[in-house]
Amino acid sequence: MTSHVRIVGTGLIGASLGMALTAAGFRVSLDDPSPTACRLARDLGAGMLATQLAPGDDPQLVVVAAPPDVVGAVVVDSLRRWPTAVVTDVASVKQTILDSVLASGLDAARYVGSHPMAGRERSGAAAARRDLFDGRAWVIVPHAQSSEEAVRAVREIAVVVGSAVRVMPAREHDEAVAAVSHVPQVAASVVAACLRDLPEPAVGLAGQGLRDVTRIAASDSRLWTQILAGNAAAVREVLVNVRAQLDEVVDALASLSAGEAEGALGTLSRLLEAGNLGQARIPGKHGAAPTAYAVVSVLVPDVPGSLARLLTDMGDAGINLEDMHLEHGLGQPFGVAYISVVPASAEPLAETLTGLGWRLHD
Ligand SMILES: NC(=O)c1ccc[n+]([C@@H]2O[C@H](COP(=O)([O-])OP(=O)(O)OC[C@H]3O[C@@H](n4cnc5c(N)ncnc54)[C@H](O)[C@@H]3O)[C@@H](O)[C@H]2O)c1
Ligand SMILES: O=C(O)C(=O)C[C@]1(C(=O)O)C=C[C@@H](O)C=C1
Repeated sequence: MTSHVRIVGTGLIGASLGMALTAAGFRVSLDDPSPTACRLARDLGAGMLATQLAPGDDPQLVVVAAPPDVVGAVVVDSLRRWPTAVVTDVASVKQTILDSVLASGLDAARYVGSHPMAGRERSGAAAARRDLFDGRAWVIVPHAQSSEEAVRAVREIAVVVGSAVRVMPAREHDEAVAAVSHVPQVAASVVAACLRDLPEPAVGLAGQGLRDVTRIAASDSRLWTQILAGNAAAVREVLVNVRAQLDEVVDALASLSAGEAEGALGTLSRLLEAGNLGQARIPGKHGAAPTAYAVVSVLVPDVPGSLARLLTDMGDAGINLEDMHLEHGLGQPFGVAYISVVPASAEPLAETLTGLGWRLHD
């Protein structure tokens, strides 16, 4: 059993992990070249400062949560510095890090890569969340030389923070995340970039669709430049496919606008239906089969405490919230809360809320 975990890099992911492990009873020590980042993580409950440990108080497990372009070097340095510890990292691309470890000539048995499929569009410890990893996939990336003990130590922390473990070789992982994480980031950024020069009245019409598609366009450009560069070949391959499909849409729209429409509607419809099929494959919580939740839409007055009151009313009625998003009315004194619940709870929830004076939105 691991008891002392060292986290190297105390930004969003490092601090979130420190908070979750500390809450689960692990001793967590924190290290970061930025003393402010380290102290902030400490203040948020992510662990204690490594600088305050007694000499010889060494970790059994080191988790490197630094920016992708330095992770290989920091992992190698950690293997050297703690000659008996298991070392892992949480970087978004795995093959380049494994290559650095193998090229170092050090004991690669103690290294196993990993990647929590959880994050946010914000960076730094201030954005950290203790429950960030809860219900998310956590990929463990063993290699030919990694020891069972190393894999077990990483699995232990992934499970403790509530993640569903997936095991995958580095190359396969990198190809998978190109499609499920890296290209979605490019797509969001491209769509959002098109808004940059849009006149204000047009941007002002933005609704939930645009917000859903562009949330991650707010991500840290330095982090994502490194991720895309580190997985260039795999991301390019997926994007070539995206480009071919976009070209089909562009051609179909061109023939529709020129009045030569034969086949064009079929092209558009096939693409949209293929999107339905792909979207329906996205797994639910803990990697379970996608769950079709029922959505109850509630008008929420734009006054302090309204949303809290709504959630309290739901809790009092014993109905579990699966997901929620809030849409702000354009210049309206209310917003709409879209509340996802398991289908069997939708009717009781609607009745309870109506009985308590809430107005439902069709
Ligand atoms: N952001 C996400 O959504 C997400 C999700 C999963 C995994 N990851 C991976 O987690 C890692 C950290 O990402 P983040 O979002 O927490 O970034 P972040 O910018 O929030 O934090 C990175 C931290 O690393 C520190 N750092 C910089 N150079 C360092 C070095 N040489 N040694 C040690 N620490 C150093 C920085 O001071 C900073 O505190 C990345 O490798 C990223 O690929 C990110
Ligand atoms: O939710 C988000 O904000 C994320 O982008 C998280 C996300 C992802 O694509 O799912 C982003 C990069 C990481 O390597 C892992 C997780």
